[in-house]
Amino acid sequence: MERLRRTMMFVPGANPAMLRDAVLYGADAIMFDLEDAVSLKEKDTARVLVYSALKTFDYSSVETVVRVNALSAGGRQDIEAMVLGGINVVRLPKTETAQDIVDVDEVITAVEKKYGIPVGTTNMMAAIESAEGVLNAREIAKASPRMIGIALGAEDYVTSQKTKRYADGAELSFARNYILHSARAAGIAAIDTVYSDVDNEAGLRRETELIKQLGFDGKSVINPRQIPVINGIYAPTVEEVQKAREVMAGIREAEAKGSGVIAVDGQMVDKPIVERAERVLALAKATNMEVD
Ligand SMILES: CC(C)(COP(=O)(O)OP(=O)(O)OC[C@H]1O[C@@H](n2cnc3c(N)ncnc32)[C@H](O)[C@@H]1OP(=O)(O)O)[C@@H](O)C(=O)NCCC(=O)NCCSC(=O)C[C@@](O)(CC(=O)O)C(=O)O
Ligand SMILES: [Mg+2]
Repeated sequence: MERLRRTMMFVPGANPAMLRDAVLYGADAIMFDLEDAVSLKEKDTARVLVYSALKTFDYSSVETVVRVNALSAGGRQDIEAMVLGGINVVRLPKTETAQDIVDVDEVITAVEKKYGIPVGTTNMMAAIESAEGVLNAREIAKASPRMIGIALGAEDYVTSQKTKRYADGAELSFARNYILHSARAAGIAAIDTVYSDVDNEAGLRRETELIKQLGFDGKSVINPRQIPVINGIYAPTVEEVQKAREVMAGIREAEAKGSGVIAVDGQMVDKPIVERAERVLALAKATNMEVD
């Protein structure tokens, strides 16, 4: 089973209390932010704070991600400190082209070599937040072997599209679908955008149901209260687990009889349905549900 990335929580890099407690809330990934959640005058402080958090606190139960600044705006220093701190993933915001990824990859490689870290240890992901970025998503997703995912950054995206976010998400439909297809074609994760209205749980639920239906791996998150809602929606239901077990039992029986296709509860079961059942059981196991 691939790594779970249902919830990636942004943690503002200049906030020591949030850096300390971030691991307690059950997010699959913690995303330290050195970019837009940090004011210009706090950029250096945030870099030092996140570096010392990485060296001090035990984040071993989660994937650590850092959103760095553009290379032209302190990103080189960000990358050096974070790679030295042992970050798992560097997230480049506002990615426009595959060349942006190649450039960051080269900086990471130089830092890994400088400190004797095996080249390739540090993964990368890209946030796509503009029309140019969306249209280049396919090349961005394949631009480096370090790439583990691409994400939509909807607040910047809708602004650049001269619109705003609406409850039904129609304004994000093309970007979501294109980013998702680009990620799947490259064999990497697709991460949906933040839901900014932190007190609107019903709205978060609606949006998460939609992006799960489309096929996204999960969402970026800005507040701990959003984590159980999203993780819960991604957890398979007891009925789905039961059905998956029936499918697996049925296919084992069919294989024993030399047949590849069977019916379970009157529904045809063949290879893609078996694959989906395997994924449901793996997801259930990964979320500590009883599957046996
Ligand atoms: C929203 C709010 C102010 C609400 O505050 P509230 O005070 O009402 O929160 P409460 O619920 O009361 O907090 C209860 C307890 O949790 C603690 N706690 C809260 N949030 C925590 C957290 N994130 N990490 C750890 N701890 C946390 C808090 O310290 C308290 O701890 P304690 O006092 O001990 O009980 C707060 O959450 C917050 O600042 N969020 C982060 C915002 C942020 O990062 N924005 C940038 C990323 S988006 C972006 O840039 C757009 C994008 O680029 C996105 C893309 O690219 O995807 C695009 O274009 O779309
Ligand atoms: Mg943004």
